[in-house]
Amino acid sequence: MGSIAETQKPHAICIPYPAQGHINPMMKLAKLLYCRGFHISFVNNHYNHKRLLRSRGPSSLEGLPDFHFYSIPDGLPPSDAEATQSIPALCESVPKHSLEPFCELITRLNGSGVPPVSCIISDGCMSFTLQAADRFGLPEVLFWTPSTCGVLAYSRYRDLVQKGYVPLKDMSDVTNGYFETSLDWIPEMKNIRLKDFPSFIRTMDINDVMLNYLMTESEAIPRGLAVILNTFDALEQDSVKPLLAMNPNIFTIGPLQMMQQYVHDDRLKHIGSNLWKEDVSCISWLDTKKPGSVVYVNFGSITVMTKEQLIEFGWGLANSKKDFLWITRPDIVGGDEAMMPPEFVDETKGRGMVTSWCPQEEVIKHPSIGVFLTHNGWNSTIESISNGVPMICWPFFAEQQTNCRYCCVEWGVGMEIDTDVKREEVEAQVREMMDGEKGRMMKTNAVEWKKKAEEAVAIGGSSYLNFEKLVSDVLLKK
Ligand SMILES: O=c1ccn([C@@H]2O[C@H](COP(=O)(O)OP(=O)(O)O[C@H]3O[C@H](CO)[C@@H](O)[C@H](O)[C@H]3O)[C@@H](O)[C@H]2O)c(=O)[nH]1
Repeated sequence: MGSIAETQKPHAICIPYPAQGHINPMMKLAKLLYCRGFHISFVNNHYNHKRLLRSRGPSSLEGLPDFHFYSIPDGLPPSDAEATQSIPALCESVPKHSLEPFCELITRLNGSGVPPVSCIISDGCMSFTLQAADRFGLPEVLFWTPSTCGVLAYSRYRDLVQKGYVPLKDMSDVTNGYFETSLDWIPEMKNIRLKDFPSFIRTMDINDVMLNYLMTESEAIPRGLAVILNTFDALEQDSVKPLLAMNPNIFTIGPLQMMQQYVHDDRLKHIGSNLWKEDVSCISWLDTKKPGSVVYVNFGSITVMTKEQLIEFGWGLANSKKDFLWITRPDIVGGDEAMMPPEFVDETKGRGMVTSWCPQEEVIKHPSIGVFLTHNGWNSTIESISNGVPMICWPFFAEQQTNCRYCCVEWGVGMEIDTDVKREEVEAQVREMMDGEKGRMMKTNAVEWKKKAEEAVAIGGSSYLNFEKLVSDVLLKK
């Protein structure tokens, strides 16, 4: 039983969508709330809970007296695999199978001597949790972890269907020029083309799971008491504005990794969220490299590619003659071995390091990094922008296409590589980014954005103030 002071603490139950790119930012938010006096219950699915124990060690989820981990089922068959679960399978299963266990957990917590749950912080893509909020009479805040431009694009999915753009008549529409169509009826997304919309419009099936999932989830935005976004106003104000019509309580509190400067409790340091074991030796390898000399290549936790694409990337890097750190997740070529031939290993000896997972935030802020070859997941994108690192963009799925568009056209920090990647293009873009005039411009822009991000998170900055407001006006409001 806790002391009176402890049982009177506010208690936030944080539930991320069960994938790496969602767990990481939710963890950062949970740590910030903890430092503002909240008791935290962090809820993973069983699968990721077990993966965290394996990647970070058996004591890694012991938490702290006021920071506890729990896990609930997701309805998928149990598995000990070391791979991201199927996203469509999760989207079908989680809303059906996680609601009751989530409610049971809240009931259990409320009777366990810790402070009663006082608010739900749920991933925006898990709107089924709003039913739990209704049942318990709790305030719920939705945290959308993708970019704001991406969320805005999702919120226009219904219009795309109603206007007949989606579903596609033929899959060749993706490549036959049709996807270049500009949509002039979305003034807040200047010159946006069909190809820049999140990938789930690439379907001929009106019942497509992902299309419908994101359409429905984005339509739940008005139902949250408030919406949190991991971005900063200077970067995405134009995308925030139209969303305010859906929910007037939007709080831009990013970049969350920069907001971690306000996480003062050292005991939180051992609480991490990486599902794969990090190879930390890459940091000492980077220490041996000159400033701005290394190409960092990482496609996040979900991207898969063909063996041919992997080989094109590999030879493009080799032929650029630049140093590179290349992270190839074990499952990146969908079960096939992510191995480059021995000639590649010989050719890049001493200047290329290939490993399966790294502490990305440490890598990206390392002075040796010159450019990031990325899939444009939002965490990677905002981590890159926050560190003044320009990007070579190879979007894979979800809102990565939208992020790529904004990086290349709106923010001036990226160059895109064709989906059908060729080694010559990789080589040319790496050289341009590292040595060319365009690369220098992008670097300058990225450094400007970094400064603006620093301003946003500084005391009195927009993200700092929004976080304070979120806590006082929403989460602690009686
Ligand atoms: O070797 C690695 C690779 C990644 N990371 C971290 O893992 C996260 C990856 O997130 P992200 O870059 O957003 O990629 P995904 O895992 O693909 O993210 C999913 O979730 C994001 C946020 O919702 C969306 O923007 C993406 O489109 C979606 O694919 C980041 O925090 C990285 O720092 C590491 O620490 N080490």
